[in-house]
Parts: sequence; structure tokens; C-alpha cells
Amino acid sequence: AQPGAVKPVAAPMRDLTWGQLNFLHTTDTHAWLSGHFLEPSFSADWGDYISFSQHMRKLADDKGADLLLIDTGDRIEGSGIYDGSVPKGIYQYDIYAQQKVDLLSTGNHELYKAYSIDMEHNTTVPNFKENYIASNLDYIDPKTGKRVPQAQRYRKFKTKNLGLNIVAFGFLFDFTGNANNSIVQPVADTIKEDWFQAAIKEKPDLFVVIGHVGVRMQEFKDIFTAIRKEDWDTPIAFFGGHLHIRDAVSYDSKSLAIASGRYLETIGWMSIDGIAKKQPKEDDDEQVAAQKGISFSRKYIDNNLYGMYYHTGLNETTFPTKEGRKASQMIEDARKALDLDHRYGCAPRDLWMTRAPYPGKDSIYSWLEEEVLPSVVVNEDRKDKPRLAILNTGGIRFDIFKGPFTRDDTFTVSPFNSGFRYVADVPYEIAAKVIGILNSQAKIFVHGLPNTRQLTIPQQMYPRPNFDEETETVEDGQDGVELGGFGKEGPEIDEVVQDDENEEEVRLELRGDDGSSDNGELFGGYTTKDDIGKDGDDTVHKPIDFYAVPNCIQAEVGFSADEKPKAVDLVFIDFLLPWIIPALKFSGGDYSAKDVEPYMEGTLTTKLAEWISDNWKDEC
Ligand SMILES: Nc1ccn([C@@H]2O[C@H](COP(=O)(O)O)[C@@H](O)[C@H]2O)c(=O)n1
Repeated sequence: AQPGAVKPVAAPMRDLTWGQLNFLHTTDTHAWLSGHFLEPSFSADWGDYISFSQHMRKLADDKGADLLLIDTGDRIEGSGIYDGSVPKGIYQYDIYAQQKVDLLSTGNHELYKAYSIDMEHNTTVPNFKENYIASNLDYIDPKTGKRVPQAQRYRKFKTKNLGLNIVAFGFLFDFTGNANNSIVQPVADTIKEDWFQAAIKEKPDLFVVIGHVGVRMQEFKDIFTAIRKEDWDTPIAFFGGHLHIRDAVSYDSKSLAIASGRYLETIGWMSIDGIAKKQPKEDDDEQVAAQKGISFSRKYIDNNLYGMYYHTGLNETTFPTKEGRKASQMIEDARKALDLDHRYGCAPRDLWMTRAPYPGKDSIYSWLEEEVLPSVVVNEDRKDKPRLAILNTGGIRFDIFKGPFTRDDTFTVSPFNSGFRYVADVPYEIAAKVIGILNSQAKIFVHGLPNTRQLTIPQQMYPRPNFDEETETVEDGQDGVELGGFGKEGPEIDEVVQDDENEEEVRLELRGDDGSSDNGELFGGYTTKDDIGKDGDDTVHKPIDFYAVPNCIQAEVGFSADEKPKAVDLVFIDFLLPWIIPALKFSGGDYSAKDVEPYMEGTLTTKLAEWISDNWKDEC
């Protein structure tokens, strides 16, 4: 762990189930390679993960089993180690590459900017060579202008110890916000292509589908269905991400999909046992399939040293490896070079994204609406004009904890280079309708309006089944999609271990009071329910309450107390541009992109840092 990070807290643990083939999975790390300084559950850093995975590989070797490491993208944007350098990522790519990842794919965050697409092509792909898979992603070579695969389309390989034949794919969901030096091909089109159709006829011992795709999203359903059409029997392991949640879905009795959270909070674990190694028939090339008694198991490992020692049987002295220590040192050096611990001020209280009700005094969104935006959204030439300032909640990426607020925290809260734009002098009754449309959950049809689910935080983009209900009824998705696995039959899985302890509903902070649980009480943390059951988390926690947030929030700035203005400047964060004009049109305003201008200098991130320096001056 990094110097200054809190120590992990002892807690009741659940063991990992080993199989023939085992996987460690990270996703949506968003450059949190330092780990979490203030949360004992997640305070291990990338170097610790390297040590952990090396010991786990050794354990696999000792058992005559195999272990593969997977990463499903969104490795960048979200923490100072990436966002704090100019250009971005000058330390991050190298530190990340210290880990030996066996299969990796691209997330949407690698694609928002032409720069990060180039970096992926010229740095991460060469760093990981044949381990990098890009089944539906192409790169436009700037020298030739030619479209080439970002990496190989799929990978065929044999595992080290058991010699299992694997065919692996690496997908990205049907993302459309990519910069124009990349092309994301829709999954439904990709799976019709000859190379994919040939690959799924390979009859390996196992298919591994990794992807920056939520495990309940249509894209994985389409891939699963396409494989099963061709091959009804071969087991399939899916590794997904994007939605920042822990989740597992059993598509049929010979497949399992897991999603392993976000921000290096979670290291996903999947194991598979009973994989039948296919032998070629002597008389022809066809291979014999004999999958009987296949079993899958999954765990969500809290990323801390207590758990890593527990799962490896090691301790403070025996655990760190040379390679792990090296990566931790690289992180420490990068943090110093980037001045990430520089203190802008002291947060007087915790401010939560979803662990406090919105609106409310502990909501980060209410704080932004009531305190920050009215003060920072100012254009000197138009400061007397009343304005509405709109932010999408998805642009805010992490909580603020009471105590020192550092340069690193500015990036964990607001990593994007988003500035502010505006449409001038919009009649108030038109401008005031925009927020309602952005928060409409796509229940009304607005011509030209992109899906509003993209505006909110990832955890809310695709609602999950309500696991508390006995029936298979699910919460309504934004498009009325049916959730709860892909079939109607519910989970079909051979190995299901239920653990119903810890049902008490108590709200506790994830951080714990003082970093200890000496009184033997459980402390707050993830208590995941998925298609497999309630025993997925490796650490037994007390539950934490989470609260819903809207897609967007809005501050009224420069309004008189007595009456609403006749016209306002409609100010919004850059990311909202594709939504604003259609929403204004629907509200009765005949505006076009030509009416949009930059509103002021600076980004949300720089304005946040300024506000905090000016307003949180007390010592801590
Ligand atoms: N410049 C940006 C980029 C992204 N967002 C928000 O993040 C969401 C995607 O998050 P994932 O980590 O799940 O990929 C996106 O839909 C936006 O809500 C943003 O606000 N500004």
C-alpha cells in the first residue's frame, strides 16, 4: 500500500474456491493505481495486486491448475496518476504495464480522446502484445489514413499447466462517443463477420469473452446467443464491466458472467472446474464434447492487504514481491512528481454521490448546486444576467471525505477536461424545461435526443433485478428491457453456496470509524446480491444504503428572490452538448449548434480546486 494509506480492518472472510481454471479480474480501474488512501477495504495499491497475483499464480502451479489475469478496460481517467500529468498518463501506462495481464480489452474511456486512442495503439497494445484483444474496434492510422484493427480480433491459446485450449474475444459495448481516429463496430454486426463465425466453430475447451460491457447488456446476450447457436456445449466464461458494479449472471448452466466493480476496489475471482478437455477423434477432425458436471464459482475480493494475506496464507514479511514493491515505488514516485498530495483545503464534512439522499446536506450534488456552481459559474461580461447551470451527475466520479482535499481528489471527483458552454438569453420558460427533459429517463420521445441514460452515474445506467423480491419481476429499465439474466428460468448453476448471514440493514460508513473493528462488529461495505446468491463478497460486511440520483442537476444563479427572470443564459458542462439543442427544441426554443458559445475559462476540475482553496481554509 502507499505510505499514508489506512491499514485494512480485520473482518470475517469467505474462502476462494479453486478450480482447474481460475481468473483474477479487474475492470474500470480508472487509474486508481494508488489504491484508496482513506478506505481500509480498498487500500492496497497496484503493486500489492502484482504481489498477490504472483502468489496466486504459484498456488495455481502447486495445485496443477491454471490462473489467468483479465482486465476489461477503462484503465484511464479518474485519478491523478493519469489525469494529473501533462500530457495525461505519462506515469500511468508504465505503472499499469508492470502487471502481467493475460487478456485485456478496451473501455469507452480509452476512446473519448484521439490522444488516448493513439496511446492505446502505440503503448498499451505493444506492452501487452498478443494478450490485447479488440474484436470490434478499429484504429485510423494517422500516417496512412487507413483503418486497421486496434489489436488482434481474437486469441487462441493453451493454458500453461493443463493445456486447456481457449478461444478468447475482447469486445466493447456499442459505444458512439469515440473520437474519430477509432471505429467501434456494433457487436451485432461483428458477430456476423467471417472471422467470428470461424472462431466459434473452433471447439475449444473453453470460450472466454472479455468485454467492456455490462453483464446484463444486450451486447453480451448477442455474443452468448451466437456462440450457443454454433456450439451448445463448450463452457463460456464472460468478464464484463462498464457499470462499476459487482454482478454475476448465469446465462446457462455452462456459462457464467462476472463484473468486478470499479476503481481498484474489487478484484474479481472466477473459477471453473469440470472442464472436459476435448480430444480429436481419430477418424476425422471433429472433436468430442463431453461437458458434464461443470461448475463455476465467483468472488469479489475487497482490494486490501488483510484479504490478500488471508487468501495467500502470507503475512507482511512474506507477501511483498520484488515486482510488487517496484510498482508501489513507481506509484509513490509518480505521486510526488505530480504533487498529488498537495492540499487545496479541508473538507468540513463527507459529501456523498449515492450514500446520502439527494437533495440533502450530505449530497455532493446538493453541495455543487447550492454552494459551488453559484460561485464559479461566472462570465465577467455577463455576470448580471441570471443563469441556469446544468451538470450531468455522471461527470462527478467520487465522494469527498471530511479532511484534507488534495490535488488527487480534484481528479477523483472530476477527472474530465470539461469546460462550460452556454446559449444566451433563452426565455426562462423554455430554459427551465430542459432539466426535466434531461431527467426524463427516456419516458418521452424527443427528436434527436441521445439516450439520457448516458448522463447519469454508471451504476444507474442499467437497472438490475430486485434480488429482494421472490418473483423474477425486475425493475423497469429505461427502455423497458427485461433484466434478470437472459433466460426466464433463473440461474442454472451447479455450484451455488448460499450465505445468508449479515442481513441486518444498518447504515455505516465504508471507511469505518477509526480504521479498526476491535469490538468484533462488522463494518460497512459491499453486500452484493447477484444471480448466484449473496455470498459473492470475500469479506462479510454490514450493508450500506445507496440512494438514486437524477441524470442532471441544476443551479439557479443570479436569480432575484422575488420573481423568476424573463430570460436566462443556459450554461452547461461540455459533455451535455448533444442533449441541449434537442432538449431546447422540444421546449419550444428554435436553437442550433451555432447558438452555443464557450461561457468562461477553466474546467469544472480547475474551478472546483479554486472554490475549495477559497472556501475550505480551516485546518484539518
Ligand atoms: N467527458 C465525460 C466523459 C464521461 N462522462 C460520464 O461518464 C459516463 C461513462 O462512465 P463509465 O465510467 O461507465 O464509462 C458517461 O456516460 C458520462 O455520464 C462525463 O460526464 N464526461
